[in-house]
Amino acid sequence: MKLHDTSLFKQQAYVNGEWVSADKTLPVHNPATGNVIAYIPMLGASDIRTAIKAAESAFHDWRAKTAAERSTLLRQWYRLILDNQDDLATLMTTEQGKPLRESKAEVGYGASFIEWYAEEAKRAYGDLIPATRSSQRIMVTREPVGVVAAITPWNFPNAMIARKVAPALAAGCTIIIKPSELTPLSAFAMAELAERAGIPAGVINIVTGDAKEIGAELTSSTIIRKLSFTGSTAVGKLLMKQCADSVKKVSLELGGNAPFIVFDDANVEQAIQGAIASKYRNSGQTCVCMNRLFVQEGIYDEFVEKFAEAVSKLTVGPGLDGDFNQGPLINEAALLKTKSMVDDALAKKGRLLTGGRPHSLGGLFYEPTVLANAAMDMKCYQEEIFGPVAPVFRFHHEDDVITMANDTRYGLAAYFYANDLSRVFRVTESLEYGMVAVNEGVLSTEVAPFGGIKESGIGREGSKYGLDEYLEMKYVLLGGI
Ligand SMILES: NC(=O)c1ccc[n+]([C@@H]2O[C@H](COP(=O)([O-])OP(=O)(O)OC[C@H]3O[C@@H](n4cnc5c(N)ncnc54)[C@H](O)[C@@H]3O)[C@@H](O)[C@H]2O)c1
Ligand SMILES: O=C[C@H](O)CS(=O)(=O)O
Repeated sequence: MKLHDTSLFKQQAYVNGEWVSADKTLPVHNPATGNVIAYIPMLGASDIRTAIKAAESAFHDWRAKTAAERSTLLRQWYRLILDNQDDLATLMTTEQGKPLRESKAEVGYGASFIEWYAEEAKRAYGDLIPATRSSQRIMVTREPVGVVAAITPWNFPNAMIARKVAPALAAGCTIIIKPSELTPLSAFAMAELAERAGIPAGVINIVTGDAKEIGAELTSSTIIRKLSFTGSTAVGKLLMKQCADSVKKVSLELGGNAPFIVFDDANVEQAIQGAIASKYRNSGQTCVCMNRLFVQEGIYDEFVEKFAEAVSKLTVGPGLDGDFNQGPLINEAALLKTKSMVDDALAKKGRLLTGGRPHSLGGLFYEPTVLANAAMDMKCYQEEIFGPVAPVFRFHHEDDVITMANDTRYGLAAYFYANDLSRVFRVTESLEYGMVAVNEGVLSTEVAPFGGIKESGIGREGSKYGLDEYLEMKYVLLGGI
């Protein structure tokens, strides 16, 4: 791995400002080559409790800093991340596989949350409320929740951490992060830069090891007052149950099943570009990517032909070896799931327009795929594909497609292309999703509230709302005045 600053390549956990090893280790693989690139520590339950204690000890002084002091440290961290953007991107592509261009973009996206909450730290406003008695005064103050646990996924190994750590620290909380065991190197490098920025020991802690064992420690600890989880709906439900015994606040960013609807009055070329941007980013391994493409009858044939033609031109290769459009899938399980989705659709009369098989590069590479004549009885209609496969469904009437779009337990992101203003308002208001993009294929930004409804999650990340997830409200009544 070619880094300008090799000290950013860490193979140790980060607890209370110290880099920590363990007798037992876990290998980390490069999905483009299958090679082992690192070994990370398998911390035990006692190590996790040490990290929790470290975060608890650091909380008192961290919350006592002024918002401006916390803001200054966050901004310094932001600057160091951007100064080391290339190395952070190399680490990410090596452990996760996405093209280097996407990794650089993700580092910038993650940093944008740190910059945003460096500012929001100063806006944790309270209230003065007119009392019902002249002898009383009523205040509402906002206080940090306390020690936070964060568990994050492999698909965006930098941004999903930044999206939690930034508001948590801005609010005055301290945090223990368990990154995915598949992509821990980005987290370690972020911690190294946080330390260089002057963020005190114990404020940020990174732990690695057996996910189930660490999760049990984090969710059962009464010191930890909040869990922020990003990952699959199944694991999110499990962790939410585990948090119930100690009534922790939870933020859950879970799975998706995004509809992408193209109406007759859409700009077809724009819709094609938006569909490609939405579907094939990170090889389709994205929670908000298009999962079901619905095209209205009047433009269906034209759309699928042009869309498949454009998809067939997408390039596939190792993210560090060239500016490819798509890298490998994360692991063998992801490859098998993608294959099963395609096989199921073809067995149910789906029509293959391009791709539909593992790439000639072998390994974990899979061809960008388009399937026409997709139907509601296919797996890809109800399940999150999480691979580079676009099933195209045909629809006739607006009401029909709204029914199909909402026919899912998920409610994260939805997209549609249309130009009729009345339709834009009708459809926006009818879609049961936390986020709706109109005539755009990518909606993620630090300034807007990111999150879902139904089984896609609880709470929001980013925007002014994201800070609330790490604050408690205190009502103060002053009498005898
Ligand atoms: N809504 C969002 O913002 C968002 C963002 C990224 C990914 N996701 C979702 O995440 C999923 C893909 O990520 P993934 O494969 O890493 O998900 P995952 O749920 O398998 O793992 C997520 C994290 O949870 C940990 N984990 C797994 N089992 C655990 C357990 N029993 N106890 C404690 N921790 C446990 C993993 O080690 C990892 O760190 C997809 O469903 C995707 O939609 C959602
Ligand atoms: O996979 C889920 C991420 O939240 C995607 S994004 O980077 O926020 O668009």
